[in-house]
Amino acid sequence: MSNLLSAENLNGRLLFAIPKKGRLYEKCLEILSGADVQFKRQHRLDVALVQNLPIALVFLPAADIPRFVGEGNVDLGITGQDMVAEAGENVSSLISEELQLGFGKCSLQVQIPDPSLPANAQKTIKSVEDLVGKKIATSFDHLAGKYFAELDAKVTSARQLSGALSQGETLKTRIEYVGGSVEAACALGLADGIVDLVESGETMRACGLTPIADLLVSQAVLIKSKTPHSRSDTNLIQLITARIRGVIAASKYVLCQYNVQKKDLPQALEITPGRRAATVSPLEDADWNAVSSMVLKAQVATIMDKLEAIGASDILIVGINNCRV
Ligand SMILES: Nc1ncnc2c1ncn2[C@@H]1O[C@H](COP(=O)(O)OP(=O)(O)OP(=O)(O)O)[C@@H](O)[C@H]1O
Ligand SMILES: O=P(O)(O)OC[C@H]1O[C@H](OP(=O)(O)OP(=O)(O)O)[C@H](O)[C@@H]1O
Repeated sequence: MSNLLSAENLNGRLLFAIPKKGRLYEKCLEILSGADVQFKRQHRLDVALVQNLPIALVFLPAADIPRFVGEGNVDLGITGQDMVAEAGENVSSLISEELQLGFGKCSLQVQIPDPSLPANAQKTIKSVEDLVGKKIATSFDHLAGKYFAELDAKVTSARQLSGALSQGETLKTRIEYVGGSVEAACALGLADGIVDLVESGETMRACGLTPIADLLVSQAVLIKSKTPHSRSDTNLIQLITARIRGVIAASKYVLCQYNVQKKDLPQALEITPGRRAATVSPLEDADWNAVSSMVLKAQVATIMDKLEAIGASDILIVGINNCRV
């Protein structure tokens, strides 16, 4: 079978959009591998036919995935919540968020040259209100436009009321679209402030910027079209969603196993209640139970401290390769 993009090859296949590059790409490949979605992506081809399932992966820019999913050109997709919001109400209302994937976590913030830095001592902008009527650079022109349009209206009416503006005068913040390296815009004199994504804050600090407002927080999500195409196989969508949910849960949880005296069991189960319930088994010693429970990886150290403090012993933490929960 040829792997070339043709209607014939895609016929009968579920179309699943994956970011073709960038911050989400590697994590998406890990998830597909964990979900046993087997494929080979040929050089220069943005479509890969899955070998063991009737699925075709379509590699697209993360920003385009909400529109393709919303309009039903593809059935499923992975992208950021920020991209769904940026695509606007007309698109986001056609999409349902199936799963939050726990990676690609970031915030969309308004940033300005940090006024506490000596280099910016002359700058008068300290708040978002100070940016009204000025210039903003961003790749998120829809969200930034919406945010500043509301702020423009608020500040205009406040200044009209105070007499700082006449009734006919209005303030309008200019939103300049830039495709990348937004953080350089203020230093280059292109803008007075920016709206950009922040994760660790390293890029922002390296550019002498500081945040003054949050527009949204985002993470990668699995999205589905609300109006499925006739090609869409609901059972296959459910199967893929369940597999990906299992891969995500396995990366977040570990199995905590320990022995505890029966008298201390109620306390122990408060510490490790499990996702549905902990598994409690009898031991040869009638005064003791063995407990097995899924716990969040991020809480393991605290949970072990607490179990030890109530007298639990033989506490083991076991990694989970994959799961269905
Ligand atoms: N610093 C970050 N940390 C975590 N997630 C991020 C970060 N930057 C972006 N993301 C997430 O990844 C998505 C894609 O961003 P990315 O910058 O990789 O896009 P791209 O434009 O497709 O790639 P590139 O920047 O390579 O052109 C964003 O919409 C956001 O959800
Ligand atoms: O807070 P940090 O951890 O430093 O991450 C934030 C940076 O990451 C993103 O850009 P990316 O590096 O993906 O490249 P881009 O500017 O080309 O979009 C974002 O636009 C910031 O520049």
